[in-house]
Amino acid sequence: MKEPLIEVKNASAGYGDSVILHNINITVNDNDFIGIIGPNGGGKTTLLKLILGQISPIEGSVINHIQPTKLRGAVGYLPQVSTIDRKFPITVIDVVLSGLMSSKGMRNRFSKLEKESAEAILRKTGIYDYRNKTIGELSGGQLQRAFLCRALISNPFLLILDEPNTFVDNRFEKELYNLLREINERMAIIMVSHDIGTITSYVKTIACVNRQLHYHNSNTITQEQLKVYDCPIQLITHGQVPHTVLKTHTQQ
Ligand SMILES: Nc1ncnc2c1ncn2[C@@H]1O[C@H](COP(=O)(O)OP(=O)(O)OP(=O)(O)O)[C@@H](O)[C@H]1O
Repeated sequence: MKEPLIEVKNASAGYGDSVILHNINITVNDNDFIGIIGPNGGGKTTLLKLILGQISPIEGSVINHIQPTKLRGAVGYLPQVSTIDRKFPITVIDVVLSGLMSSKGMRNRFSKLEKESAEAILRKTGIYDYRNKTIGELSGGQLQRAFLCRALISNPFLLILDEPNTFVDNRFEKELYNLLREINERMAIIMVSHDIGTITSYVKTIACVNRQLHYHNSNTITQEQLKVYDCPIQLITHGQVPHTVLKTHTQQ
């Protein structure tokens, strides 16, 4: 039976006087792999912040049922790379280990086992050789991988990824999605992406966010559905793989 991890009920959310999201209802269950699509400024990141508890609902509720354990963190979060301060003087390995702090409080000592798991995950994502570099020395794709390792290190119950493929190259992108598919066997995943073509091949369900949330109970998106939800797309060809991209929505 599916266990609910997070329940968002009739929630509205925003910043100050500005209400961005209206009447949001979504339950995130264990083993879910939810893809979130929508136009720029539609409120995708705001929805993630609401689910993460970084902002409180103005109306309605967000109930977090996750009980972290010694072996598992609650939520791992990969923010948009553009929000990361690359001037912060921290090495890649320390970024990854900092992913253990939220579950165990601030600390600067980590066990041998924890360091070994950090190294193993850096190997898996192909950036082990950069472990002692500072984050300012990394490319966008390498930085994204370092923060992905940070999100994964606590073996969380829920992994939240905000556009994880913005800077990664084609080869790692495929590896990334295969990795996500593998880890989805033991944790739920919510992933924001503009790459609908790829997202539909990997996620189990799709949510479209444009100030409101439209939850498609499948991983296919048809032109009909997008019309109903005022979520128009344009089909383009990118290399040999057809991709779909969002055009700007009209406001609702
Ligand atoms: N910290 C903030 N304070 C005030 N307004 C904000 C803040 N963060 C986002 N907004 C506004 O909220 C709206 C939704 O932003 P959000 O980042 O959630 O959209 P998004 O769908 O993730 O967009 P994108 O695809 O461009 O990342 C935008 O109009 C944005 O300007």
